[in-house]
Parts: sequence; structure tokens; C-alpha cells
Amino acid sequence: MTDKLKPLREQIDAIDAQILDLLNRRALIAQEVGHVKAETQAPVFRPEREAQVLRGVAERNPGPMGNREVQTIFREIMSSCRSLEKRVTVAYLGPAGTFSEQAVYQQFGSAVEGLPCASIDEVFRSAEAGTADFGVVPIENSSEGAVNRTLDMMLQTSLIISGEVAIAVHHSLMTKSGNMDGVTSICAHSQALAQCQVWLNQHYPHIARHAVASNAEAARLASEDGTVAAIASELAGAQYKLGVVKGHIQDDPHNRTRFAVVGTLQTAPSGKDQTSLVLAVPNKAGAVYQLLAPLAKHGVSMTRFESRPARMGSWEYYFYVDVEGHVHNPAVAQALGELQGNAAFFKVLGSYPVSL
Ligand SMILES: O=C(O)C(=O)C[C@]1(C(=O)O)C=C[C@@H](O)C=C1
Repeated sequence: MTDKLKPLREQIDAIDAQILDLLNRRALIAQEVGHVKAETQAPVFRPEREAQVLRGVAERNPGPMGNREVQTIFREIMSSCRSLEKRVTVAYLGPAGTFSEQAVYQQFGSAVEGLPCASIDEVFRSAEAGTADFGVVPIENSSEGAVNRTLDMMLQTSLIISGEVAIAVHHSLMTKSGNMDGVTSICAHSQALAQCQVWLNQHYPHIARHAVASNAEAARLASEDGTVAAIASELAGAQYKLGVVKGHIQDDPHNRTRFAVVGTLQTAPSGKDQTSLVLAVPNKAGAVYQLLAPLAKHGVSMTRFESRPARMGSWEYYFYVDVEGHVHNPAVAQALGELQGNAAFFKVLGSYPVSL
């Protein structure tokens, strides 16, 4: 070791000792919080508090560390403190290596028990039955739009949305060999095939495409068969020891997927929240316009409006609406009260912190 390096490393060692001490002091307090919560049967996972802590560290961060990096560290700190109170189990659309699994870690950190499920329906069932404390389900993609199965399930379920996570979705084309020699089919989830179709049409128009249950399943198939190429995350590719033929092949470089954290927890206001609802109106002229009028009247902004055909009953469409603010906010509460009066069907799916 050079003479210059030695004193610097000694400083780092001293700071690490302080960090370790502080981390454990924090963990002891979290354990106390856990005892208080156990006495009052209060929920352990508090998305509003975690969102406030993460926003707070970004606001106070003097640098040179970036906000994102600092938030990643604090998310992990809270995850391990939380796991001293209780290890939360979260169901997601498996297998391991999917973007859904990535969303679980992004929201809960790594001290969490992931429960991979075979379908979106099973994620809901696990959280409804209490096998999992929460479920994480994809709700919409920035290029492909709504995930219809999730929207349909939100209508039927007794669960509510307790939080949301948005992740950047980058797809890679991967094979066992790392090249396309002898490849006769490209496999991926139908959403991933759709998100890469322009690129695929340009580069491999003559190779057959097959939709499979998940991108991780495609990676598994490619790991067993040299004639198969998979489109998946590099994380999934690494799990199956695939070589990358080409990374970032999604047509939209800013491709993102939003996931909902579903459970029984009614999340308290965090200071920057949104509320999701489902509505329906009788099929008559001007009904939708009239339905939404209370939002404008009370100054509540609508951030999302999605329609979905109703397959039964007397209404034509269900409208999935997100508005800014929490249901405990008086303006939101008043607007929703009036909106409910205009609607033939009305369900609040939940109020939760806006994702980072
Ligand atoms: O403040 C709490 O309620 C805690 O349990 C502490 C803590 C944390 O580590 O900061 C841990 C888990 C909760 O989800 C929120 C925050």
C-alpha cells in the first residue's frame, strides 16, 4: 500500500465504525418501535413514513453522493430495520428474475420474503388469504398501456392499493452463446415482444416470435436450447447464464412500468400522495363530463384516466382514474363525495405516496 493511501483508508475505517454504530443504534430504536406496534397491533410496514424518510434524505443530501444512491442506501437501512420488527412477505408475478421481483426489492428493499406466483390472480389470492402481507402487480406500462388483468382484479378484490413503484424497463436480447447463430425463435412475454417490435422488425424480421408466460421463463428456455433467444432483463439473463446479443432493445428508451402494492393497509398521508378510483356512469350523453365535474370544482388534478369495457351489467365502461392527493385531504374528500353521487359505480382503490 502506498503511503498516501494508508491514512485515507484509516479515515474510512474510522467513519465506517461510526456508521456501524449509528446503524445499530437506529436498529435498536426500530426494535422498540416494533414492540410499540405489537402492543397496539399497528402495521409494521408504513409506506407513508418510508416515503417521507426517502424524500427527506434527498432534500437534505449535500452531495457528492447522488440522491438516487443515497435513497437506495436508506431504503436498505429501513428494510433491515423493518425486518427486525417483522419480515414482510410479498407475493409477485414470478418466477424469480422478473421485473415484478425487481419492483418488490425497489419498494421493500432486500430484507423481504418474496413469494413468486404463477399468475396475477394468484398474487391477489395470496394477499387476500394472508399467505403474503402484500402483493406487487404490474398496473401500466408507458408504451403498452394498462395491464388489463390487474385492472379487472382491482374491481373484484377486497384489497386496496397501499403503495406504488415505477421501474425503468430495459429489455435485452440474449442467448446461450451470446450470438444469434442457429437461432430460430425469439421468446418473451407478450408485453415485452410488443415493447420491442420495431427493433425486432428491423433486425430480425424473419425469426419467429413466441409469447411465453414471462421473460424469466423465456430466459430459462434459452438456457436449455441454443435455437432460442430470449428477451428479458439482464438480471434474468444472468440468472440463467445467458450472453447478451444486444441490450436496450425496447422501442421506447424511457420505457417504464408502474406496479401497485396491494394489501389491506390503508396508507396514511405522506404529503405527496395520489388516489386511485374506479367509476362507471349510465350510458347517456355528457355523463362522463358530468361525472368528473366535481374534480375541477374542488381543484383536484386528474393524473390518469383509463377506460375498460364492462363485460357484464348495464354499464358500458369502467373508468380507472387517478387523482392527486389523499382521501384524507378535505378537497379530495369533497370532490370524491360529489363524484360518488354522480356515479352508477364507485370504488376507491386506495390513497398512497406517489412513487419516487
Ligand atoms: O417509523 C416506523 O414506523 C418504523 O417502523 C421505522 C421504519 C424505519 O426503519 O424508519 C421501519 C419500517 C416502517 O415501514 C417505517 C419506518
